[in-house]
Amino acid sequence: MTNYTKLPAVLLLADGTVFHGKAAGKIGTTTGEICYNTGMTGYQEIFTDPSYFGQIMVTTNAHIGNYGISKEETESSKIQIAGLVCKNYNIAYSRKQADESIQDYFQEQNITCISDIDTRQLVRHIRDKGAMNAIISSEILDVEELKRRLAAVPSMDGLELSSQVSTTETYTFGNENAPYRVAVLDLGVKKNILRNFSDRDVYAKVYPAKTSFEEMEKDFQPTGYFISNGPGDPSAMPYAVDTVKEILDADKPLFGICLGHQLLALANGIPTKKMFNGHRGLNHPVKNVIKDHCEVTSQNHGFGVVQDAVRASDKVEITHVNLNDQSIEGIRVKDKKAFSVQYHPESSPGPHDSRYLFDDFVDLMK
Ligand SMILES: NC(=O)CC[C@H](N)C(=O)O
Repeated sequence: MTNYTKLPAVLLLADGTVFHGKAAGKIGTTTGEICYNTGMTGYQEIFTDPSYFGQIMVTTNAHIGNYGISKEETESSKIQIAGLVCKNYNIAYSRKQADESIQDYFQEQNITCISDIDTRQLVRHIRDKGAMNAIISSEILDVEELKRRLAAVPSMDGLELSSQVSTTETYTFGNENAPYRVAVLDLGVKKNILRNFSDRDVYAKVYPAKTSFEEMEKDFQPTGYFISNGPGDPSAMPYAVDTVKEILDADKPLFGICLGHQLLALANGIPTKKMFNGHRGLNHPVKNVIKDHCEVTSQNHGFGVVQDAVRASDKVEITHVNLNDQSIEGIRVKDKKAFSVQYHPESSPGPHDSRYLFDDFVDLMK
């Protein structure tokens, strides 16, 4: 099936910068906010992470596709990124566990990509200029026409996307006789979060993004609540902030990851903001200020909680801080059984330093 034409393709950034490369994936046109991930492995986990919905991903590892695609290594049922920008797009692979090539995968799922881009130059450009929208095309090479199309793409700032990736039906995960029951508010949940729950004797029931606290409470009688990761701008999700407030008012155990962390902050009156450039990679150092230790963490976020507001809050305390830029990486709510982290303790792929947070959540439910 592999049909890798290497026809010419264009990448245009919203600031007018043009890169020329080769067509990969589906021949077509795609748009989204451009971002980069510095992880050296785990490209498939990145492609299928629902938090990346609506984003064009630049991979900084020079080789992508070289260990193939395995059906086991997905974080959701499909590719979630809007497009891929890479240097070497390797359609050949030799790993025994792989099921198909990267080209077959992107083609099957109709995702347009561009290869043979100087990703070091591109990433330096985005790093200096900040997050912006972009368009990739292997069917339209006229830059003026691409500019017109790109101008119509909405900004990520203010965009609600969780309802587009959340499950439409409830489903369960794990052993139904397990001692702990967690209601998962699915804003774009990664599968590895559910695996981490079931590994710890937690039975999870996953609910659509707009399910109310009352519905979950009646339907499942959960021991605790989990607010998931997900795409888009947390400040555009008042429905989820209300749900979090209700969980807090009822004093139920609550754990939030990434988008879930931002929503816990919002529910406590702490605003969020769009970052100049997000944190996306596998080696971000974070200090746990309670335990006084450092964790190497997996990250993927383009928004953050406003630091000064967290520091001034009398409702929450800081548990984790980023050692690169001092941004807030974790909070817990005073006098409640609720905590959250901005990074990804389920970390698929690794590192596994922060998995203890799932144990902490189980302890809170005991
Ligand atoms: N991984 C996530 O949950 C991302 C949260 C949010 N969409 C952000 O970009 O900051």
